[in-house]
Amino acid sequence: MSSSQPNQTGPTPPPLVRLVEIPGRGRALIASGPIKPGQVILTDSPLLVYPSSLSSLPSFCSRCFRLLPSQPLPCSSCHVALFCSVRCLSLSHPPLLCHALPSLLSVPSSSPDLLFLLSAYSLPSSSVLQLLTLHSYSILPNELTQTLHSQLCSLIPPNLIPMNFNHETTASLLSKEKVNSFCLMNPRSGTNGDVEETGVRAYGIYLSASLFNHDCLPNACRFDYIDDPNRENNTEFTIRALHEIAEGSEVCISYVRVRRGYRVRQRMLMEYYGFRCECDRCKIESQWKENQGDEEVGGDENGEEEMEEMEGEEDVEGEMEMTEEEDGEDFPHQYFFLRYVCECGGTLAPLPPSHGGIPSDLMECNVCGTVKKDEFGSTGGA
Ligand SMILES: C[S@@+](CC[C@H](N)C(=O)[O-])C[C@H]1O[C@@H](n2cnc3c(N)ncnc32)[C@H](O)[C@@H]1O
Repeated sequence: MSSSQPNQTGPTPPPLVRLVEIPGRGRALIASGPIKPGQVILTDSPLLVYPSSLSSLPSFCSRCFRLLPSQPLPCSSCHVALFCSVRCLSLSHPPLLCHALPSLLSVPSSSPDLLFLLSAYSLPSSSVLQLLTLHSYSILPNELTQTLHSQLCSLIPPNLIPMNFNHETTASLLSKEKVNSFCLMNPRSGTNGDVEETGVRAYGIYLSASLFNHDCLPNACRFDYIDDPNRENNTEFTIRALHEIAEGSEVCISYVRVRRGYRVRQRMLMEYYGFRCECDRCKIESQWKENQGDEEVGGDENGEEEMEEMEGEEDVEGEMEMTEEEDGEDFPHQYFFLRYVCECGGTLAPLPPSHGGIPSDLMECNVCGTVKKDEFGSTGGA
């Protein structure tokens, strides 16, 4: 791997990995020593969590984004946001968002980007600067960012105008959000085991987690436990190793659901993250008959897919269907699917190793939460 030391401004890498610069991939995290299957590589708290849409407000606490109880507490200022507890009510929600919500509700078609911008501009200016250190690729400002900025100007009263509030910062914030937001999904399973409607309840910006690059056969994946009543920091998430990772190897997550077919993955990665994936799996799948030629493959465009959102989706359009050609030699990653992909489409990673460092033989799904025995044993890589 050719690499150089990156500029050390911006988020700090967690201790099991170190930050390098890889030509064509930007900043990247590589293992600073061997990492065990299931080992927690990163625990990260969000810089910012914001609602995915106005329609998510009646279902989730505007502070911690847990599902609301039957008698939620309304915000005494905007009367729109709801909170799950006295604690969340007292911590409240972003002041600029609070001020704007009643006006936004009167125009239900308002862009969800305004929810992000109002939340981001409510952060202390040092946090806004941190957000601006994240990677982006879009060519902005443009007409759309100008329209959004004008809408913000009409929503923010003169006495609440934040520092650095201008069109360029608005455009920059939007470009960072596009590449770096993680989805916090609605619950996947009902209490009776039925699969309930899924979707994004909120988005989060996590500074350190944003340093992980993508691979279509990842060696790590993200777990969140947002509705866990026993976690005080329920929006914190962890990134765990799927299998052993050798010192010096890059640690990657998948930005899209791993079951997606080649063309859909390439389209989504280009559209949302601005790069063409040239991982080992893509090199093999680009040679498959159905992936040759120029015609577009239909899929699952809903215009909302962002980092790992796909892992919570229900639809299977654009997913791989194995043909005879792809079975066996032409499909060397079949093992990955058998061992690390859950029936629900989520990714399976071992539970963390014991304190003595012994890898667990239980695998947990990062979408449906199922924990099951690892039928392939507890050691070794994919
Ligand atoms: C969330 S950031 C990851 C960290 C980023 N490399 C940085 O320098 O901060 C996502 C961006 O990283 C780059 N990236 C991630 N995975 C990549 C890959 N497999 N190949 C090329 N570029 C990649 C793309 O520019 C993408 O928009």
